Amino acid sequence: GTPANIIVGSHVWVEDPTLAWIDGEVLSIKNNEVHVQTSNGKKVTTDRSKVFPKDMEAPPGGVDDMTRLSYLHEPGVLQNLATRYELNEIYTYTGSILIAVNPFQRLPHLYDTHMMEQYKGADFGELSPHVFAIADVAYREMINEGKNNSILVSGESGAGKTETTKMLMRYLAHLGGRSGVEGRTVEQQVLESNPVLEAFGNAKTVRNNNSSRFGKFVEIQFDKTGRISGAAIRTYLLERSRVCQINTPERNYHCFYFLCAAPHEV
Ligand SMILES: Nc1ncnc2c1ncn2[C@@H]1O[C@H](COP(=O)(O)OP(=O)(O)OP(=O)(O)O)[C@@H](O)[C@H]1O
Repeated sequence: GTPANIIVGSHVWVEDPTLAWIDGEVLSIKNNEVHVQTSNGKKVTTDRSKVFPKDMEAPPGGVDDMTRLSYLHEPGVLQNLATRYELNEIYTYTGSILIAVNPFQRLPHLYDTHMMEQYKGADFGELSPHVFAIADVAYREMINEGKNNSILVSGESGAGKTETTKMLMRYLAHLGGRSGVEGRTVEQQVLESNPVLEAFGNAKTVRNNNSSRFGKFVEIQFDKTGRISGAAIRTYLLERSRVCQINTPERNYHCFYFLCAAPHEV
């Protein structure tokens, strides 16, 4: 709806063709036309319904749960995510949902054993937003309620679903793993299945160098004590057309290049 609190002098967000949103100050309002002086020195005239109030009291580092934003509109949400991203904070909550912004760089400190130990059993929301916190809640609820639990990872191509899923699996393997078991454990085998599945089902696309061209349902089974007892991976809808038809600069499935690069004796 139309925000009622836009007056001359208000700090606002308006759409920008390149930046998506730009902040500015309202110079004048005539009927439904709002004139805005933007912070990058432009004057913009736009419809009142396309002007959104800017929270001037927002903390400089953003908020780690978006439900705490004064204004839950698109520019407010994006500004918060961008502010946090600048500080390498790639995770943000919206209530119990975790939003991950692809860092496009390795952040090993974020996923090491020390970090896993910190999230183990910590109350949700007590520590910074993290994919481990989501896995921890899912695991704990499963144990406490004795029921199956699911974690849905969604996003556009290249958003980071595959990487996020691997982190979830690593954390669950950490929680439910057995130490001192002879041979390779179930959780090791589950984690080791990733490179094989990716070889046959992932390919370079224009949007992602390691794009999963199939859907995946990973089931990890736990016994009553919370230890991993088994696992199943179901795959869906592999993009089969890619095997015989690819458009440059995209590539075929990784396995073909692995085969060509393999030494002769293999
Ligand atoms: N948490 C992360 N840390 C470091 N790099 C990441 C992370 N998430 C994503 N990336 C980088 O982004 C790339 C694309 O991510 P990913 O393959 O997970 O996307 P996706 O959502 O699964 O895409 P698709 O739908 O095409 O399979 C990864 O290969 C990796 O380089």
